[in-house]
Amino acid sequence: MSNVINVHELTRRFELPDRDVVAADSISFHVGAGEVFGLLGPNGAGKTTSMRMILGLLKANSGFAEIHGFRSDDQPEEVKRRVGFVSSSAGVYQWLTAHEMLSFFGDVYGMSPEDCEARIELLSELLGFEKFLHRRCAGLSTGEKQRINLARAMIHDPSVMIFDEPTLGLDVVGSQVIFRHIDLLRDQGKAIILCTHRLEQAQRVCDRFGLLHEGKLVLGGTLAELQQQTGRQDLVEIFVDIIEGKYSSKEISAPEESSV
Ligand SMILES: Nc1ncnc2c1ncn2[C@@H]1O[C@H](COP(=O)(O)OP(=O)(O)OP(=O)(O)O)[C@@H](O)[C@H]1O
Repeated sequence: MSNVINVHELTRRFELPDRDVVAADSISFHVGAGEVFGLLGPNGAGKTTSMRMILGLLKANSGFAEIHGFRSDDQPEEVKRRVGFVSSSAGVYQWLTAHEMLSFFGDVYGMSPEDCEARIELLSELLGFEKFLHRRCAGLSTGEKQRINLARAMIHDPSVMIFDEPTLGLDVVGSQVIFRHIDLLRDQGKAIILCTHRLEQAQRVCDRFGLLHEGKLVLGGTLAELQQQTGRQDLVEIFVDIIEGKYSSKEISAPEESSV
């Protein structure tokens, strides 16, 4: 499988008045087309910092990330064109309807009005928001807004999707909509990074994992590989071990054709 996302020794330090924090410490991994990579870790592990660097929103101290061969530090516009980013903190435009907001973003990505309209129709059907397509976003529930956010991130049909806590604040049904959609995107051949604290869903939906702790990737691989490495059955148990400091840092090895 050829790699769509390549992250190579990505490092970022923050200088605080009393100390330095290494939020990402030489992080390396890859994600191929049709693969969901779970970048998981406890609070403060460095997930958001890593994703911001991959998206070209934050400069690395060293190392780099590439999307389809475009480096996010050198060619952030090429990267943004190919990536859809969904986070729990992204807001909707309260004064616009969902349709107006999606049309606006389609225009930003240079889509023709006809293509954009067809895409909105498809996405509203897929994500089940036809009913509130013409309602102002201000009046929508958290779950309804998140469906619109997901559609916004996908309006330009990017080949890479990055999800940062996409189900925060959503109920079981709302979360299922998002996770089912991640399954669908994988089937369409997208390369996907998922950061979430919902470990059971992550365990079900992700093909491979990178487990972060204090800025370092301490474990990596498929669930079967993680089980073999740790002797634990599920991610919750592995997480508890990580938080208790059981594992030292280890870089995820380069891809092999036979691996996942
Ligand atoms: N702008 C910043 N200035 C200083 N320190 C920062 C900054 N951004 C992140 N950090 C620190 O870097 C570390 C990693 O933070 P990051 O937000 O990447 O973690 P996370 O894994 O996304 O956590 P969470 O699951 O809580 O969202 C934390 O110690 C955090 O306090």
